[in-house]
Amino acid sequence: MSDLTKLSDQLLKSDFDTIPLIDLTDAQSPNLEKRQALAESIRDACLSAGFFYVKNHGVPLEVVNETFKQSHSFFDLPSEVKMTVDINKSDNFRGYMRLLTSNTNPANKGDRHEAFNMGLDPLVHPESFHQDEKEGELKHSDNLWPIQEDWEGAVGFKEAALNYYKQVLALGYKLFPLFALALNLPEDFFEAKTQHPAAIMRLLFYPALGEQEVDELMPGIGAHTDFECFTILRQDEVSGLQVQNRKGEWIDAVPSPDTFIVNIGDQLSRWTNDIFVSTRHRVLPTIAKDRYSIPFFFGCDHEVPLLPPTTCVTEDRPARYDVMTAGAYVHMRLSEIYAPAKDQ
Ligand SMILES: O=C(O)CCC(=O)C(=O)O
Ligand SMILES: [Fe+2]
Repeated sequence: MSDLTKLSDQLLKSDFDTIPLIDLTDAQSPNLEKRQALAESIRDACLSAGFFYVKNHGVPLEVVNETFKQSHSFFDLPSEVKMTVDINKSDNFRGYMRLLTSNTNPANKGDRHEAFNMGLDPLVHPESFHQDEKEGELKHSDNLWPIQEDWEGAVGFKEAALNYYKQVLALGYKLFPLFALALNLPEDFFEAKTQHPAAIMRLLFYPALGEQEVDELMPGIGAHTDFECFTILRQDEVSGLQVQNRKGEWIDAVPSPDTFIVNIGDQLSRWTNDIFVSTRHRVLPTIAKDRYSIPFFFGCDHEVPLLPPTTCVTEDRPARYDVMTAGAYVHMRLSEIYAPAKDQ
């Protein structure tokens, strides 16, 4: 068994200038050696770039295409229809966000995208809605769905978004055992900790600038790290996403057909005592073509303490963070980012 802390120090010294592509065919193979080999390639990616593409992930292409189609239709709607599900009508960060209402990097003026946020839906996971929730922690709540009277496409939109959510949630559940193996932990390490996952999905729309001048302080999305355990991102065919390596260079995460990008978020980085790295990334403003993407942020259950496993803490690498629950941690981070939106 490899010593993770040593391997981590070693890989951190070497930099990355490409984002690896990992084939998930063996993710649920009955052969442990195959799962182990796959977990090792995931481990190297998580210790180095913190980002990787996945292919043969099991999410049907039709589901992805339909969701992008619905996303186009939603963002094409007149503003007053989108505002029927405005984020200010939710006490839990759900719903529509206008252009520039989020500001991922406080050094900027705002992010040049519109968004629709949703989480675990009571229709799909009714059992998650009877959990005890504490003040100042993240909670599950209803999503904000447009209604038929305001938009005749409302039903199709909701159906597609829920279907996509279900499929990508299943992909996330396929990844957790591999992350556990990668951390020299039992494969079911995360199982009991992801029964009511704080999984937030966002439909994002980056309108093309066209003739307008680029304002550096209004990027598509400012440089940031994600804050759940990991993100499963689908982008359309328009480039714009960039990932920063340790030299500070921005590497293009070019769209690649029928792949998702998986990247480590701060929750998992913190939980693994910085063995897994959450890497800064950003989206440039798009000039000629509109861009659409769908990040899906997968965290663990709100009440789980982010206590680093023994494989990630040694005498030379003592625990680096105070232990807090996943829910308290994500709530703290979300409040920082979305506070500007709630004020307008
Ligand atoms: O749109 C993208 O490609 C990336 C979005 C992103 O980084 C985020 O929402 O955290
Ligand atoms: Fe991100």
